[in-house]
Formats: sequence, structure tokens, C-alpha cells
Amino acid sequence: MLTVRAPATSANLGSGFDVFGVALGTPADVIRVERAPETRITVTGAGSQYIPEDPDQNTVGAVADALDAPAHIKIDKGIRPSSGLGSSAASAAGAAVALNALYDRGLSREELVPIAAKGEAIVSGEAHADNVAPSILGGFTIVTDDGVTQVDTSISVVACLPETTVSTRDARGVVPGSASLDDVVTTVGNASTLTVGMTRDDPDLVGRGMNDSIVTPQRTALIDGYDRVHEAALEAGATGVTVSGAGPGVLAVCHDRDQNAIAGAMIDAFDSVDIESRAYQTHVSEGARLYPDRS
Ligand SMILES: Nc1ncnc2c1ncn2[C@@H]1O[C@H](COP(=O)(O)OP(=O)(O)O)[C@@H](O)[C@H]1O
Ligand SMILES: N[C@@H](CCOP(=O)(O)O)C(=O)O
Repeated sequence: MLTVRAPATSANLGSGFDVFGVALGTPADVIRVERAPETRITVTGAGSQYIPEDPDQNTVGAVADALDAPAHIKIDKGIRPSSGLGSSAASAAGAAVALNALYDRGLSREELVPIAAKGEAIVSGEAHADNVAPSILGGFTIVTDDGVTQVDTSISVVACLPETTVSTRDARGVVPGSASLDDVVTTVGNASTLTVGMTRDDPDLVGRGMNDSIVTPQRTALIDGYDRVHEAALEAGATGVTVSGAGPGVLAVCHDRDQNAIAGAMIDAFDSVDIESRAYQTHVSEGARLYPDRS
């Protein structure tokens, strides 16, 4: 039996749609794997009643198939599904790391990224790797067709999750098919600023680089109360605020000293439109952690 803790992630960060992602300190999924003649999945924890245990419909089933690593896989969900914190991706990332070790496949963490992304294709229709990459590698990740670039950073963030859900598949349906050159130029500038901010552990630069006028405005329309939460977080000191992944979670980047005030302001703003929420005050953190076999 092997155990892996796989962290939640926040993808896009505004200007890096389908490219940027960060691993969060909390929450996380815990995945336990044991060799078995065929794959069997059990799911407990946050939102488990909405998560199929059929290996053909669960992200970890696709990973077990891709690694030819049948197993009894127990998923204890710490990350609520469809909230914009890469819940389905964390399970896939954790399973990839665990099964690679369980079956001595010898793949590097980078090589596990496209394998874990196969799980994402099951739920969102596309094998986007911007959540699985940071969940496996930790820190800030940049995913392109040529591979993954990873930067260690510990930027302070608040992720506020309303008690509503948005499926990634639905949120991908509102993404525009094209963009104007002006918008592309602005977004490239913002994404570059954000990247430099990550390399310098500078929340001001990261926040400045989060603005995006192409995808985010379409997505915020799907989140009740978004504008109020965005404004409240900025007023409380956030250096940048955007939709976390496909939403409805909202991500604020900040200095450590402002975390508490921002978390309170975001919860109050959702509350002002009668939506309950919870806020994780955390940092960009390490990737999936494998625990030694204790059996
Ligand atoms: N291991 C898993 N963990 C979480 N959700 C899963 C898993 N396997 C399949 N799903 C399905 O994926 C969907 C959630 O994924 P998605 O919409 O991408 O949101 P999230 O950002 O939380 O991953 C739900 O319909 C859920 O049933
Ligand atoms: N790039 C994807 C990220 C989806 O993240 P999730 O945490 O909402 O699954 C997208 O924006 O569609």
C-alpha cells in the first residue's frame, strides 16, 4: 500500500489560460493504492457523492490504464469537485505518482504530467495539463505543447470557494474561439509580468500580471457575486484577483500580512449575495508527496 497527498491547484491565473497553474498548500486529496488484478476505486470525503467510482468515469481510472497499473485505489477527497481548485486533476496527479512508484515504472515527474492529463480528458473533454502539472511538480508551472517549465515560489494566496458549482466542461463552452490582436498583445504582456513576479516571489508583479480580457470576462458571468468579491478582495489589499481555474472559486494573490483581511472580505462579499463560502489562506506550495510503504 502506498499513500500520496496531492495538492489542490489554481489554473490560468487570468492571463495564462490553459498554460499557468500553481500548487496550493491546502486543501489536498489523499490517494492510497494497492496492487490488484483489476482497478477498483472507492471515494470518500468532500463531494464524494458526486464522484463516480466506475474506472471509466473517474480520472484515476484513466491513469491506471495509461500506466498499465491495475490497483485498488482509495481516494479521500479534501478538494470539493467543480469548485475551480483542480479536484479531478489532484486525484489524477496523486494516482500517477502513486502507481508509478507501486509498479516501479521509473517515470520522472515531468513524464507523469501527460499521463495524469489523460484523466482530465474524461471530465472536461480535453487533456489540459495546467492543473495536473502543478499538482505533480509543485510551485508555479507553465504548460505548453513543448513541455512543462516549473518555478519554485511561495507566493501568498487566498482561494475563496462559494457553495455553488461550475463544471469545467460547461465553463470551457463559453471560451471565445478567437481574440483581437490588441487583446493578445495585452495578455502576453500581463503573462510575462506575472512570470517574472513568480521567479522573484513578488506578489505585486504577480497581481499586476493577472488581468485578462479574453477568457475571464466570459467566465465571471457564470459566478454569482463575482464582481463584489473581486472588488472586496482588492480593497482589502489583494494585489490581483481572478477566477480560479474554471470557477466558481476566486483566487486572490497578496502579501502575507493581508491574507486574513482578504479572506474575511471575500466571504462577506459572497454573503452579501446570499452565497455561503469558505476561504483557504495558503501559499503556493510543494507538489504531490509520496509517503513510504508502512505495511
Ligand atoms: N477523482 C475525481 N475527483 C473529482 N472529480 C472527479 C474525479 N473523477 C471524476 N470526477 C468528475 O469530474 C467533475 C469535476 O471536475 P471539473 O468539472 O473539472 O472540476 P474540478 O475543477 O473540481 O476538477 C465532476 O463531475 C466529478 O464527478
Ligand atoms: N484551464 C482550465 C482549468 C480548469 O481548472 P478547474 O480547476 O476548474 O478544473 C480551464 O480554464 O478550463
